[in-house]
Amino acid sequence: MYVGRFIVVGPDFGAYRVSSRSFPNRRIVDRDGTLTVAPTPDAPESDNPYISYNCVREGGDGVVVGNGSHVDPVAEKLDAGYPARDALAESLLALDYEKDDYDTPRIAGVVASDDADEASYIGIVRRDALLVRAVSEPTLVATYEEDAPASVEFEADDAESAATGVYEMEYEHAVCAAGVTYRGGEVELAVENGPEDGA
Ligand SMILES: NC(=O)c1ncn([C@@H]2O[C@H](COP(=O)(O)O)[C@@H](O)[C@H]2O)c1NC=O
Repeated sequence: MYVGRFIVVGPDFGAYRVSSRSFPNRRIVDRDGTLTVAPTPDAPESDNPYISYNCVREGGDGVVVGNGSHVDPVAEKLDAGYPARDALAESLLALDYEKDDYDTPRIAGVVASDDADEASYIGIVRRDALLVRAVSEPTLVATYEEDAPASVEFEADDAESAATGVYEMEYEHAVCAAGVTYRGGEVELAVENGPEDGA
């Protein structure tokens, strides 16, 4: 099954996978602690505005994961003191689903530290809905098919296993993945760029 991009948000971790039929020549790079989806040097030129963006970025007391340019305003709103629910709802609604051939939804999560009072959150804006929810167990949402937050069997011992865990999930056309844990106030990031990574 092809579900496009998806995120898993656990109470104390987040993971993001790029799956893509149309733009497989991409990888995730770490730019000073922000993870960015970018074309590989050999990728054909494209003017699609939706295929290069920050996918993991710290903001306020949380870490944002998501599939597009809305990650930045969510992080900025967290920096400004918005609660995670409001930062997600406002940013998802402001940018809305993508105006491409598929009305591709925007998905995002905010991971809170396991020792914080706030919960972690997950959300999606589709053509027909805006859903934002606190998570109490690992929860997945995808751009296609699995496009409502639902609990999923997933364990992340650390950021690396979060990234490899989503990369290896059975959904088709895996391209690259990112993982983050937020435990004891410490953010840990990891990237899984597939077979060429480190080869
Ligand atoms: N975030 C991404 O990495 C991303 N990759 C592709 N898209 C959008 O989704 C459309 C379909 O892409 P695909 O056939 O690879 O699933 C693309 O034309 C593009 O508008 C994306 N937008 C949202 O998921």
